[in-house]
Amino acid sequence: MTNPLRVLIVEDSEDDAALILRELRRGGYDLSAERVDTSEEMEAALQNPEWDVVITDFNLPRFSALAALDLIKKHQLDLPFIIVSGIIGEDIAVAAMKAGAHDYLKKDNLARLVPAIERELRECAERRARRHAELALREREEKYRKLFNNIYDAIFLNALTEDGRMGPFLEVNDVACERLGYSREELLRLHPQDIIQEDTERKINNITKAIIKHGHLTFEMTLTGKSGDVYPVEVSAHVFPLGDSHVVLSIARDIRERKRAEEIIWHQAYHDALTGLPNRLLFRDRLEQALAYARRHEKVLAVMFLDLDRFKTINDTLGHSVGDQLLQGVARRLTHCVREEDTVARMGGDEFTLLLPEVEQVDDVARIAQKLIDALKPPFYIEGYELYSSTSIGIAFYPNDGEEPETILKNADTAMYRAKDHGRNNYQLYAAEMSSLSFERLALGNMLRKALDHEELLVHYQPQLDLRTGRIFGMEALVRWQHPDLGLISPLQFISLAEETGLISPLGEWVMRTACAQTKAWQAAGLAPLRVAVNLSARQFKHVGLIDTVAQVLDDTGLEPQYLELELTESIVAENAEATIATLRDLKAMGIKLSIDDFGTGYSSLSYLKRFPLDLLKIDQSFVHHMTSDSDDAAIVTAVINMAHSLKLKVIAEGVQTEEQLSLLRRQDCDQVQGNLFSKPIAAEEFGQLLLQQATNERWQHLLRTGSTFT
Ligand SMILES: Nc1nc2c(ncn2[C@@H]2O[C@H](COP(=O)(O)O[C@H]3[C@@H](O)[C@H](n4cnc5c(=O)[nH]c(N)nc54)O[C@@H]3COP(=O)(O)O)[C@@H](O)[C@H]2O)c(=O)[nH]1
Repeated sequence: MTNPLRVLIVEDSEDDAALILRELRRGGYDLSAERVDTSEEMEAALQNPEWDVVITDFNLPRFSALAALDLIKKHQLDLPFIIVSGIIGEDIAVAAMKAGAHDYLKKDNLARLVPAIERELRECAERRARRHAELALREREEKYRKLFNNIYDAIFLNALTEDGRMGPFLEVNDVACERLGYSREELLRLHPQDIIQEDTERKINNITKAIIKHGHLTFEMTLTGKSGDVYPVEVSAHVFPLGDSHVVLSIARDIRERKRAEEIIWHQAYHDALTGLPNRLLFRDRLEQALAYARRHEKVLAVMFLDLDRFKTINDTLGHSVGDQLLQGVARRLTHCVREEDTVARMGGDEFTLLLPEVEQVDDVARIAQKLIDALKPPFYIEGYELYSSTSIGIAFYPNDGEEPETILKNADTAMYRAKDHGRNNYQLYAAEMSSLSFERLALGNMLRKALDHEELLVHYQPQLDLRTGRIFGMEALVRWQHPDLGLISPLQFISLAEETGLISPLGEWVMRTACAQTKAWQAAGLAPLRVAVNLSARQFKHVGLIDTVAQVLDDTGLEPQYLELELTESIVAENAEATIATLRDLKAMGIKLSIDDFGTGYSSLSYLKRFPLDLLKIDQSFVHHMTSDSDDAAIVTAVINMAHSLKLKVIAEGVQTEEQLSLLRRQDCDQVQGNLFSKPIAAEEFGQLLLQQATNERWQHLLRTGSTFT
């Protein structure tokens, strides 16, 4: 097997050249060779660059090995270059090797020629392969660099620190430098947090954690350039290993255009095209946000509903163009009357709304309403007309007039119609009593609303005793408010407020439910069945869902109706309306006991009582307190007891505090008693203990039997 070898021999002696070729053939090469001995001939030979090896004499008459080497370099050829010379000094040979020759041999020792050529061919092939690889790598690098720098997006490469934090920039592309206005060197000296607008270390750490967790992450952020310009970007970040550590590659796409387009679309969707004011959708959104804030921070907010008076006449008689300009003028004046944090919106047509997200005083809102009315007083000059406009304003408050956006808006709208009815060009509050309700009461109302949700309310129980048997036959359920800061608040302080704010219905239902569930629990624990008396306020009584609520509570708690007594105020029965009687009959038909509380203080008269399906009269404690010292009060107590008995009603005396009161009541044939003489209202647990002890409570037994204590 012979190997082809193309040899360029630089030699003036034909014989020496032949010797060399013979040696090579002997070494197994299939030769194609050319001999040159001048620079010109070599230059011509090198036009064909297919040589495998150059074998050269050192000194030729008109040429030399070093000159041949220069030509090889000039042509940028990497060829094994072997000097075969007669006499060559060591120093010359070293100089030739330094100049680029690969080996040198003596002509009289050609045995080394073939191994030298084989070695040099191998090394040359390796050199060429390496060069190719390096070239290919450089080309690839160049290609990627071009890509890296010419891509439309900014690219950042960051090191990840060992504890998983974003390290400094390792690499940035030209686009990143251009966009941010930094040179590459400047940017490489910065840390990501220097160019992120929303920078907080925590935020960057959180993003980094998410990138590490998922391997990649796409998110939006805003970058800040050297000049302070900001631009929003959508970043697509990937983490990957590089060398011994990990790096994050972030591609940040400029989304300024998209954001601008989004803003325009958003503005169009949420603003009224004619006036530029927020439209119904945006108003609703802001109202929801303001409500959430008010709920969280126990604040009061106000909504105004404005309708221009007689706008239609202007529109119909002077045309839409004038009408439109008037609406624009009105919008401008309204906007000037309020603060930046308030929202003026156009709901459509000639209707505007106003949101005052944080109200300090009811009076403040009234003042703003008057300011709006006054702002519209000066004439508008439109297309040569002098036009006068006015508005009717309805005002509703959170939480008093509703907790949901629809309710508040609806109530503000209702109040606006009331303003129209009052002759236009004025404002009206939805709840008339609001105008007299102090801000402190409003705030307390708000706290009470939360108290219901936060389980700050409690029910205490005060025993009611049968004067004949001496036993506890029932108890009155009395609500308490355990405020986290203010301590135990008396119902005297919050029941009327609950009535004014409409909270009495949910509060009353809660008390009824709790009391019925507790009574049932005592029954289930094996105690003798007791009747629980629950107070029903006038407003609660008028609530349309009362019957359903009571039925539902009994159903849910499992308490039989005869164990529930509802204590009604005199004001309820005094109304004597057909609806009242119907409700009482429905309750009675369910099997519930009905009593009149605080009897004697109000308007009750015998004729009313006859018409109502009642079971019990509760003599007001003011008479009981004074019956031993005031003969009039004693006479009233006697009259009430006699009258009740003649109507087949039982009588309970409340507020019994002394033994004298007790013995007088006994003498007057009172049926039942309740008061601090026996027990103050107490918590359910304590009341449970009291029930267990009643058989052994000799003091009570004695008291009830004899009307006096032990001596
Ligand atoms: N609609 C609802 N009204 C309720 C509810 N819970 C209570 N109330 C009404 O609040 C008023 C004040 O009640 P409270 O402070 O609980 O006072 C009751 C008793 O503690 C008190 N009492 C009873 N015995 C004595 C006594 O011997 N001396 C004395 N000084 N006070 C005594 O009387 C109140 C009982 O009131 P009444 O209902 O009239 O029997 C009060 O008007 C409650 O009705 C509720 O859940 N809903």
